[in-house]
Amino acid sequence: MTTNAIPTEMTFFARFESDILSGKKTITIRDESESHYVPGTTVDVSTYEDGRWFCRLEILTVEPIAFSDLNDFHAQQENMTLAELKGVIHDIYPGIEKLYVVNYALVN
Ligand SMILES: CC(=O)Nc1ccn([C@@H]2O[C@H](CO)[C@@H](O)[C@H]2O)c(=O)n1
Repeated sequence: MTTNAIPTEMTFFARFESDILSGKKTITIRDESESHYVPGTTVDVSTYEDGRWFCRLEILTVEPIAFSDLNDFHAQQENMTLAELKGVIHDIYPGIEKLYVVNYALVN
């Protein structure tokens, strides 16, 4: 039997840092490999490009979502239009239908 550790770190593309820190972006959408965050735990957040730490986030919920079920409410929580959000996700996770919405809150 193997056990999987609870993740304690998360990365974001640096271009999203300001929206996260200002509270405009309150979810992220990830694939199965990044779906193992645990509600109630806190993660250290750094930029994907250079690993620079910029905040801590508390994981609030992790819920499955199909790409085809993404809607304007998800886009609003990403501070994007739905077309922009679908484009971003298509670029990061091409062809992946089974995704997860991770809702988080900034930890001060
Ligand atoms: C390795 C790594 O950092 N991966 C990711 C994956 C996703 N995202 C962002 O989450 C939202 C939905 O996918 C969009 O805002 C994405 O751009 C991100 O910033 N970084």
